[in-house]
Amino acid sequence: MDLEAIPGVGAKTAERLAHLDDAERALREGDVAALARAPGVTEGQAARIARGAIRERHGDGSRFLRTDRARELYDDALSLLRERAVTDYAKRRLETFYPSASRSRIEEVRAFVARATERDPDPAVLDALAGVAPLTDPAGLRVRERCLATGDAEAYARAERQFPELSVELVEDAADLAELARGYSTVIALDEGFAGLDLPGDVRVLPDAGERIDEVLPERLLAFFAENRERLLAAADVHEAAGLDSPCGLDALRDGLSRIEADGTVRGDEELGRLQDAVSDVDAAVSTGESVANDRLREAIQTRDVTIEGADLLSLVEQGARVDALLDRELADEFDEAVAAAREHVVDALRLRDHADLAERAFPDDPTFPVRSDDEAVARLRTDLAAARDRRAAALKADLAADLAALRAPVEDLVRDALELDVELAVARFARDFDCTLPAFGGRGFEIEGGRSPLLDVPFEDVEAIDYGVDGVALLSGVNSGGKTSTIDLVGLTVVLAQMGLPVPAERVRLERFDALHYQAKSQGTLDAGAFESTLREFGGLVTDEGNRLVLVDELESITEPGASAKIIAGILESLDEQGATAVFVSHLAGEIREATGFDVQVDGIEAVGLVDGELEVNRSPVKGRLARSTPELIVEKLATAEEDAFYDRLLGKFAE
Ligand SMILES: Nc1ncnc2c1ncn2[C@@H]1O[C@H](COP(=O)(O)OP(=O)(O)OP(=O)(O)O)[C@@H](O)[C@H]1O
Repeated sequence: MDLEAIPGVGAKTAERLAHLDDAERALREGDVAALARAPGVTEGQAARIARGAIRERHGDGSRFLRTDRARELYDDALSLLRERAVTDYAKRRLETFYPSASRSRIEEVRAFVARATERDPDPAVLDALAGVAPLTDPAGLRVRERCLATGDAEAYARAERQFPELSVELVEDAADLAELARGYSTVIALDEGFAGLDLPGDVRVLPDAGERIDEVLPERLLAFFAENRERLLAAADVHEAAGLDSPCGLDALRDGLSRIEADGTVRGDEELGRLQDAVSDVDAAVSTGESVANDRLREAIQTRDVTIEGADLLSLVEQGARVDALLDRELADEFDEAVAAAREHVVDALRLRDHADLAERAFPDDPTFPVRSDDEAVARLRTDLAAARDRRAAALKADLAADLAALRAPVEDLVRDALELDVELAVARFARDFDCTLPAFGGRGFEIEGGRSPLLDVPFEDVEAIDYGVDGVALLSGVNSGGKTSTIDLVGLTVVLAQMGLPVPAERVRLERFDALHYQAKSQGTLDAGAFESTLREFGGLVTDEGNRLVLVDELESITEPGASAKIIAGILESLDEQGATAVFVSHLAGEIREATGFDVQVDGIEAVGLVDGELEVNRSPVKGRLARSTPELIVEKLATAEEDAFYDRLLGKFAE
């Protein structure tokens, strides 16, 4: 796959993605987490890359959102979805949904939505999802008690690449290997030529070490499971709570995870614990052993009268013998007992079994007083115990790694499925929360029945449903605050969601598959000459664009003086009408614009049905073909009816002219 063919992927990003095991799958499935595992690729970039890959797959190169306000509506739609996702992954993954003009892309998402909306957003599942996150590869693992050894430069380079966690040593002969075995608990020789040698220590010959990674370096697998333990347990809970088919046995996974400590060592082995304690207690046990022996001897000496004949004493002194020799001669039994007691103490205190011999050697047979341990023998005991501890730990790790190895690939799916479920549940919750339906594509323009915008400043349950449809070009008139802007917002949001392939907040919607959405928001006041000119240029570009567009424009008249605006808007409407575009222009000057337009432009109106306590009561659904009366007209009418005053009648008459 040519990664650089994906929009937004340059040579550098392509190179980064090439580090992934399966970049193609990740791109195909929009797996943002897998893409973000590429070195130097952030989650935000990963979402953009995934979106680019989708576009490429559907040959969808066009931009659908053509204005800032159109993009804002998309952002709003995304926020509504993202708020309903639990995991950061799902929030990112939702960004791969975008409004598209491509039929196949829209169909693809609609198929996803059909699955998603069947999901039940059970609170137990949402709770469990809180602990799920993409799996990570532990960094900085270093194993110091084991090394690889080879005499071959190529094998050396390969081993360095395959096992960055281990030291790789170059050796020439068996003597070199033996030397290494003194410093490492285990030496793994990579050359067949070393087979059959009888070397001290733990030296193994494994020419195919590169294919037996879990055996040679179980720490890598264990560190992976230790580091991801909480996420895996949470993903297992999600599968159970949601009743999803699991790609691996959840009990076996939980059991395996319960056997690893957070640091990747194996939990709960009595023998390993014994050896660990023994290594750390050697010095203390030996020194207590010395005290035990010396206390005994001291006592024996104190309670003993030593008789020695003068000739013997003389001969001892002449030989230069120390008092120890005297002890040897006189207290041989006591001395033996004292040393035996010291040895017994060490063997007991360290709970030694196979190392009892070595422990005995820690106290020399030759009598001395005070009794002193043999430093060399103690060092040997310490080294041997440490090697036994490391061998035991390595064997346990290898056993557990062998059990967990079968789960390594399935847990990737386990977590991915849980995270994808979160994406589906976010869509399902969005659809439920806003009473959504899947829209139907076809015909011209759009037709919304019972549409309720989730973007209003009132609680969703208080939003009044709107029916509105336009086929061609229309002016939308209406009283102040009647809901004109809200109506075109609803139209824009509905079209954006529909073309993302998502359900829309309405009872029923039919729409044409548009190529682009232009939404011109209300300007904040009269524009200066320069800004006015550039706005006109934008419309100039808009009316010469190709394709079937939906154009939504809010009170364009506010950009300049009313008389001129009406003429300009009329001209724009004519051009759009000639092109067969669908357009809704919200305006307070609908009457004037209609006058100035060279075709019979449709005018719809959001009408006030009356004034209640000084407040307008509004029918939020635009009435087709009706120019809505303005708020001032309604107030004048009210005054004219209430007060018998010719002045108000005159004003009202002006509206009728
Ligand atoms: N369908 C609806 N259901 C409930 N409330 C609505 C609805 N539509 C609009 N409103 C309320 O009316 C307010 C005004 O709506 P909006 O700004 O769309 O009116 P407008 O006709 O564009 O006003 P203006 O003429 O001042 O531009 C909204 O802020 C909202 O509180």
